[in-house]
Amino acid sequence: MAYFCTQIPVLLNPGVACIKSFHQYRFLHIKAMQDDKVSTPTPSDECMVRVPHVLTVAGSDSGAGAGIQADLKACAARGVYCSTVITAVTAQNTVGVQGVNIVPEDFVAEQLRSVLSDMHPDVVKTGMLPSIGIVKTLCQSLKEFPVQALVVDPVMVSTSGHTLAGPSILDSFREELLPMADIVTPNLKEASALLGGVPLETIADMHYAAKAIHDIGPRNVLVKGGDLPASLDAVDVFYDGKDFYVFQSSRIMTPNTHGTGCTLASSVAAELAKGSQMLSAVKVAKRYIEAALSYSKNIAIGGGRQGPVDHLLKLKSNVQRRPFDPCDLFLYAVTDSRMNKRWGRSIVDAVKAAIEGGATIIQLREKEVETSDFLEAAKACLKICRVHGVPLLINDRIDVALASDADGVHIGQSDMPAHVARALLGPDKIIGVSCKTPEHALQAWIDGADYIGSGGVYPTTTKENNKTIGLDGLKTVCLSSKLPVVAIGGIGTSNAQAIMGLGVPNLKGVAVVSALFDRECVLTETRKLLEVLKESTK
Ligand SMILES: Cc1ncc(COP(=O)(O)OP(=O)(O)O)c(N)n1
Ligand SMILES: Cc1nc(C(=O)O)sc1CCOP(=O)(O)O
Ligand SMILES: [Mg+2]
Repeated sequence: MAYFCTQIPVLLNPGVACIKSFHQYRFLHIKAMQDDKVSTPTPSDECMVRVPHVLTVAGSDSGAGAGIQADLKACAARGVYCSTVITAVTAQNTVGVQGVNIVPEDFVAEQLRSVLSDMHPDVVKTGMLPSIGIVKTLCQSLKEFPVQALVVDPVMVSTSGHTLAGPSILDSFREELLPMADIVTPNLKEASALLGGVPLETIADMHYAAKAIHDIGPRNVLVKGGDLPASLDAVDVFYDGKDFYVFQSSRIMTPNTHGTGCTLASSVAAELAKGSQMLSAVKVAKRYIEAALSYSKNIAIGGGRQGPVDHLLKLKSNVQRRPFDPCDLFLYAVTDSRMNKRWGRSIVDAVKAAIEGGATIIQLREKEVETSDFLEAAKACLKICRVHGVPLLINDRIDVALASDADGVHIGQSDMPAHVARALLGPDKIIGVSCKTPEHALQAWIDGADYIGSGGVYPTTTKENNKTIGLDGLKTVCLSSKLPVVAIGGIGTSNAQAIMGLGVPNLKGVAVVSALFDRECVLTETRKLLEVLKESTK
């Protein structure tokens, strides 16, 4: 039996009108199984889980900062599925709106029917509704296919000043759409327009507006004060019909604010779709938009005055990072806090010297430092590594790698499993795995590692109780490995040539701790090793 949860109410309890959330679905699913009302699902049936779903009914922004595109990105960032009904197509960029083409009303109706009748979104969020007919069509569709919540962002004027829904729409907003809304999120200009043009200039005015708009019919109102004059702080006023809540935070200084309204409303919708109460949905959405604004600082997209926010909080990290190249493994410097302490140098100074000497990748292997010190050191080292284009990996500590935004991690057989590390770090970060056998190497490949470290090639005192696999063991692992390999364990200028001379193409370099860092001058030792390695590849 197919076990799609949109069918659950019918299968389990014909009286239940809709399943409100994934958690309720799981509860009903388990309960029904206990009650023996449904047959035990097969493993593939069990995988069918309902995901929170927002439908956005809005206009397309070709510049992709606002509108449908912002809604899709905000929902994706918040882990919620987003379907789309397009009401208008705008020609738009960071300068302004160059053109608007309204989608015919009956085709908006057709899109609504397609999505609502089949996909049963939890929440509908509206943006640009450019004609009275489209507003009426939407209200009609929502009566036919009710959803858990309706979030109305009453888009009227673009941030560049272009009218996106004229004053003629206001009556249908007031009479039909707002009374159906669970929350409406006007900015000051939109709140003023909804209230017949009253001037709104102070926080007291925002309280008045929130109450007056609430009287029109929506269950909750969020008046956004981004445009408040003479106010340094960003202040929003939320009213739930009983209490007022003022959200006040310092203004984030960025020119890239295009799409903040759409993004905030869709993230409120996303939180509601996950099952949040309204107030906590607004709180979480505000935290998210603050992060998106903060990440957008210094981003250059387009030549206009106002670029898009960084919806996925990722744009800058990809500019700074280059993809992993197996040749990076050539001279792999692995730090050691005890050795640095012994020689009276900081981690940062050790890394600087290794890079200056020619290290091609750095691993911070700091077994004894406090987490906060490790994080600070990682951030400081990352700055230096980025300047020199040298990847920085963190030994063992996925948390420190994530918090510092390092380029990746190196993990061993008794650390976090590589497939879990991959799931936590995402597809871009570099993951190296220690492998002593062909079986380890195969598993590292399956788990999504980028390279393997293989050793101990020679005995070492740096790592306790480490098994030595010798040159033969290294060669066996290299020949079986689908991934590039770096050799480790007891390696220095005296034996690096023998390793590189093995002549296996996927052996890309040597990883070294004591021969670089348990010495007086890291710079000199790194230079010497680099010369040996270069010589061995001639
Ligand atoms: C490049 C490289 N190879 C192997 C190791 C060893 O990792 P692991 O087995 O997890 O041992 P610890 O370094 O954590 O003691 C490595 N660090 N780097
Ligand atoms: C950290 C580490 N891992 C090893 C392994 O065999 O996986 S050997 C090792 C220590 C390497 O230090 P040195 O260069 O001072 O011998
Ligand atoms: Mg480890």
